[in-house]
Amino acid sequence: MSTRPFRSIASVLIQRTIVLAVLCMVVVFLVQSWLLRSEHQTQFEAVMSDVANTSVPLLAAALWDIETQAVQAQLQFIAKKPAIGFARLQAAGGQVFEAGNSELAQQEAIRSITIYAPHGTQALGVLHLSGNPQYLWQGLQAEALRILLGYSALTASICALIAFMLKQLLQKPLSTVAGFASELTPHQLTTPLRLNRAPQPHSDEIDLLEQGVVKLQTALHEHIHNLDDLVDERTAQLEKLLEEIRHLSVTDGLTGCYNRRALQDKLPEEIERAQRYHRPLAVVFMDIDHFKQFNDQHGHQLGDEVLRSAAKHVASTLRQGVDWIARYGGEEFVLVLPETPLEAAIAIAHRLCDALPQHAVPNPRGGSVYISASFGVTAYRPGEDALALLSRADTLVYQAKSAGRQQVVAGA
Ligand SMILES: Nc1nc2c(ncn2[C@@H]2O[C@H](COP(=O)(O)OP(=O)(O)OP(=O)(O)O)[C@@H](O)[C@H]2O)c(=O)[nH]1
Repeated sequence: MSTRPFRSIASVLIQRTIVLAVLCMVVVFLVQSWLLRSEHQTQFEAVMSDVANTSVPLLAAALWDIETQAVQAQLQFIAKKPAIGFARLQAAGGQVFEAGNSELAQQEAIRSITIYAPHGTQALGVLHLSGNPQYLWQGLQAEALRILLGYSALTASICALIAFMLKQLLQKPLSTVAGFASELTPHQLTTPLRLNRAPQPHSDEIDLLEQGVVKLQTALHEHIHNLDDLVDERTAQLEKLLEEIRHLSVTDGLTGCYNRRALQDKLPEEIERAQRYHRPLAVVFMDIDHFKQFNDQHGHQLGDEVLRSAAKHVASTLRQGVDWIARYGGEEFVLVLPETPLEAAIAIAHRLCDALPQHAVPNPRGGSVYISASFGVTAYRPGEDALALLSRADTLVYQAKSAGRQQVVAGA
């Protein structure tokens, strides 16, 4: 995220438009003022020409006739012209006539006109005219103010119009898109972007932006949807693998029975249940007889097959979902019989002891092979742990081995 302060494009554009408009206004005003000044100058020149053409002949006549009142009156007429501030007539005879604003008497004349005798070349005097500074300045000021006000009003109206249009056309839709995009979350991807713009005959960049946002939303939504599916698929695969791993971690790879680790986990649970509900629990330790000899005679491969087949056979004779079997080690198996009193377990062991030697395992080299097993049977004693229970069963099976094998030895 940018840490720079936010400024909307529309407001920057409005601001720059105003600055430009004001600059243009100042330039136009200066040009106009300069033109105005030239115009006033021309007007002033016209006044001077007018004086020279109309008043000077009258002054010449008055001077020639030595009519001082007429000279003075004519001078006052000249000085009353708005462009002229002060008029002085220096007669050849030494007489001086003055009219107008006496404060301007010291000013240098802007125009001096020699007055000649009517129909002659004799100089009767010199007329000095001083301009009225107020005339030029005030005229300029009033005109300039009028122009300034006019341009200001025009500039302000144009700026207001541009600002309104920029706000409507740019700021509103852009800030809606920006706000929408900044608050967009994966859960809102299906929420459509609404700009609520007035219908227009042409599409523009904002329309393209709107379409782009909608396209992006759709693509993101699809992508997330696909990702969800992918995650679900991968999760299912992982769960399946986990289940397989869990199964493998408690299962013996060769026989499919529980392994020793599972026995160590599950037997204490069975003991706890038996203890809590005061139910019987029996354990049968089964050890295949002379298995080393069998391996030596038939080979390990057939030995494996015999182990697999014997375990499957034994498991098939047990109550499904209640009794279970674990491979304790090489050719040793432990049968766990919940809800089974010692007598019933002994009967089961006898049944297996008799059945196993009848269980034919096909020999790939021809015919079948047979095995027998010895059994140690015992029942759970309240308060004892799994180790004590197993160790008693192990001792009993050892006794069965010592007593000649293929038999059942039981003990409470
Ligand atoms: N084929 C095969 N043999 C195994 C496996 N696990 C252990 N054995 C063999 O089982 C034999 C067990 O031998 P012993 O402990 O002497 O027992 P036994 O030969 O059965 O003699 P008794 O138990 O006294 O009757 C060994 O030779 C092991 O190699 C297995 O997974 N497959």
